[in-house]
Amino acid sequence: MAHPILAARGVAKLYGANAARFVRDGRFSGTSEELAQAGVTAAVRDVDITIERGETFVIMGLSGSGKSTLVRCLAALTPPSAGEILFEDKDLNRMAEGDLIQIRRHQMGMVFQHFALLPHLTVLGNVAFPLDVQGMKKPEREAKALEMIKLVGLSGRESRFPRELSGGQQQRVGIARSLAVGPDLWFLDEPFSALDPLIRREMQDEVLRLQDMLKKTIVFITHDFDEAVRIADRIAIMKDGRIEQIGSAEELVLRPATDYVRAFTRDAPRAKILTARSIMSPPDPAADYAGVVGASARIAAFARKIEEAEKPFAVVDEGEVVGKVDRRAVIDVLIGRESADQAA
Ligand SMILES: Nc1ncnc2c1ncn2[C@@H]1O[C@H](COP(=O)(O)OP(=O)(O)OP(=O)(O)O)[C@@H](O)[C@H]1O
Repeated sequence: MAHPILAARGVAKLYGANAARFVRDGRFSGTSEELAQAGVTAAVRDVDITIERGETFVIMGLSGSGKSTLVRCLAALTPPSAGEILFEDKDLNRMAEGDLIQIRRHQMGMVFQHFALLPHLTVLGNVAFPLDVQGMKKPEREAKALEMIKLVGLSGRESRFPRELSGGQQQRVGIARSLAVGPDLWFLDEPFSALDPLIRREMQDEVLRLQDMLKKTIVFITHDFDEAVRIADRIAIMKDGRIEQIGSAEELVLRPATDYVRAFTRDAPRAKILTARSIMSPPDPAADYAGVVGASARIAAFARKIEEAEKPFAVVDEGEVVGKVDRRAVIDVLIGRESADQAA
């Protein structure tokens, strides 16, 4: 069986004057208000997740729900109060400090919203910086840094200083810097929230492109469901330090595990999330179809041609007709009308 690259088992992180006593007694239950009255903030609790190699795992939740704290625990920047973080099956908090530093320097990369480029270093200097920390020789680290600068589309700007770059370009430098060490695991904590929508979309494309090329495992925090839908394989939704549900965007929208997830995904862009398979009805052997769509095609990709056709389309999976979709089913999704199945 494949080994996950990263797993959290029963992870909790408590803050406050009485946190140590609550951790000792294993008291992680209670509402946030009850805990606050007892002088405890449960930033993260009862978290069990398994992140597979090569996947893009997105963490979502409202402000204060614990996303950053969880990612800091996963990246071994903050020790959890309880539970284990397993990196390639090894508990990060039980290993020798030197081993942990090696993993953080060589196998993990991080990009934060405030990515803190070093103002007195050029683009080249900033990107080469973590390699310098690793002890790499100058010609070697500059060659590597130039390669990363090219990768993020900043060739020609190597000798500029951060203040001479736009916000989007600075963010690209942050990305190049975090990729320079060739991390297996790449953590991005709301990396694009300070950027305007157009640049943000460009940067999302950039992450998708890099992911496709470099096959990193990505843990990505965002507030934005559209962003999550674009990049995620799976999404975890957090509330009050706990994970409410983990699933693909489609699973969360179609089968929300809690009222909270239902409310959280209510305004999600359904046409970009749901596939033909999720809205099809049984095939009709006698039907005269106007065309075919793939079972895993997103509705947004084929809505127009179905809307314009008089007859239904056949839904095909591996060459077989597995259902049909008609104009009505597509319009239901586009206008947010629940079908009988989904309302049930
Ligand atoms: N060092 C700390 N000391 C005390 N409380 C903390 C600390 N770090 C985080 N918290 C608390 O833990 C909770 C979760 O915070 P966290 O920053 O993880 O949330 P978040 O979901 O990332 O929020 P945001 O989206 O606003 O960044 C909050 O109530 C926060 O005030």
